[in-house]
Amino acid sequence: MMMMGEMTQLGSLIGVVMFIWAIFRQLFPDELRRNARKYVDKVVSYVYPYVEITFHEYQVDSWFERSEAFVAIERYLSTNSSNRAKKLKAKVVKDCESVVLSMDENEEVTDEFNGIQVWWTSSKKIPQRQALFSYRGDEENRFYRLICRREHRDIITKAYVKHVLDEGKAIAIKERQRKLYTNNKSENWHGYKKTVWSHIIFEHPSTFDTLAMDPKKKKEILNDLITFSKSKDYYKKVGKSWKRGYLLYGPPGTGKSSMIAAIANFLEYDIYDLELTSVKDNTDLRKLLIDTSSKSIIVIEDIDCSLDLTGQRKEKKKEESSKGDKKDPIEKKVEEELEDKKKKGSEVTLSGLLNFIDGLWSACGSERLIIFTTNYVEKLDPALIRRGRMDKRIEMSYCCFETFKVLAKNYLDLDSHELFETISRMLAETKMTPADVAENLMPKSDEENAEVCLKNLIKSLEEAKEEARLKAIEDARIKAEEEEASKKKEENGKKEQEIDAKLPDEEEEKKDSKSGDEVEAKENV
Ligand SMILES: Nc1ncnc2c1ncn2[C@@H]1O[C@H](COP(=O)(O)OP(=O)(O)OP(=O)(O)O)[C@@H](O)[C@H]1O
Ligand SMILES: [Mg+2]
Repeated sequence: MMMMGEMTQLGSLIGVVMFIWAIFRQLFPDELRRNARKYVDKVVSYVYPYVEITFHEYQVDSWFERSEAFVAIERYLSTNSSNRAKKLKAKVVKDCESVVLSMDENEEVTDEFNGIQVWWTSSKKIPQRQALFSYRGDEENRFYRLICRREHRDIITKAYVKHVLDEGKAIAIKERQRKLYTNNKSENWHGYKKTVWSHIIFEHPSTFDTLAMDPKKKKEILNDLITFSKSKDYYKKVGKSWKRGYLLYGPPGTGKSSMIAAIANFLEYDIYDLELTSVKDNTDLRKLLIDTSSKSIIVIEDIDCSLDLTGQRKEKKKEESSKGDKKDPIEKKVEEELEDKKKKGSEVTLSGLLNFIDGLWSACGSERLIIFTTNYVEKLDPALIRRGRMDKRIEMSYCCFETFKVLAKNYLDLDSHELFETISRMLAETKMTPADVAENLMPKSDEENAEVCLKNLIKSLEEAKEEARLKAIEDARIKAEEEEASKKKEENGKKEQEIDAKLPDEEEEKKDSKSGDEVEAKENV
């Protein structure tokens, strides 16, 4: 009963409100209200000596993407306003390691540019009607308002706003958590999320300080990276897109992946680790490229194993198959292709990959490194690694004494030791990867001091030397056997040729004698 009464009251209240609203609209039609507003604004603008610019958090045409300008201003004001604004908002970033402060709502701060003072206010607008469905957590539309005197309008709208956006973007890049992306399988792109890349926070500890390699080579790479990162205008001037290709090659465990992580940490770039075998075809490869951001490294590890992109391998396959059964070549090719497809599930071709690296689409986005790694540089198709595509080739090799010194410093905090001389001599004689050297230098228990670790390394080097000696003997034996076998084969081949060469004479003799008999027979007849 109670509820029924309330409902009737509410109904009559709504009726009254609707009635008043209808009368109000009749008295003040839209046109009139708009005109009145225009004149009021005009009068105000004559007497109001300021200009106001508003930057909304969300653009009208984008309901779930924050405006880049708003984010940049937020970052700029967070460093420039934190001393002056009294109410601040805190945001925790990088695993609770640091706190980013920004101006709270309804706060005002001042800033100065070329001796001109400006004011910033932060506010939010709460819409009167609540949306039924929203991508965002809340429906408040936050905005920053920049206020300056009317006579400074030009300089503020042009130079100052650009300065704020540039500075804010730079701060945001410094503060952002860098990401390590990997591509999702092409067939999973069409689900609810439709993302082509997945990511985690990139936190690899490798740096150029911990990377063991010849210091001269390291310096050269660092200089190359610094030059690249500062060459935006240069690339524009020479008409090249702002990207650079690196090829890292060398045996397993020589630090290729560590180098990539060190580069990413040095330049503060994101990494896109591209798994080519999960990419369906060249079109999907292009989609992945378009979806990468600037200031990033696109990595294709073990490019020689990723796909059948290596010219030599194909030749080898062809050779092998030509020795085999005598099938129709077209039939065989179709079979081969089907087999490849089954194995790899990918139709990315060499030309697709070349287009990915330096085709027209590769110019979208900028400031990007493309890095390939391989254990077998000689297997790669020359087209893939020619200069211009792979601008810099870096060989990561077995551990030399210079490399060892960096590892000894990092792992044992040693600059010199009496055992260094022995190690230097042994490293010159024996091939050992930095990964193996590092493993030996790592103390396995509290009792293992630096000297024990160095002795462990010497022992491993001796073992490796002995292993290499035995392997060399075994290799020589196999080689000798192979040579012997091929010699025998050659001799047999020669013999067969000689027999073949004799055969026609005998046959001819037979023929001759046959024809002689025939003549005799005819004569007799
Ligand atoms: N040059 C190096 N400097 C410092 N550490 C190294 C170096 N090379 C190897 N290591 C150590 O060995 C481990 C393996 O190295 P990494 O993964 O970088 O080798 P890789 O060349 O990428 O090998 P693969 O060809 O098998 O991918 C690293 O985690 C690192 O600890
Ligand atoms: Mg690797």
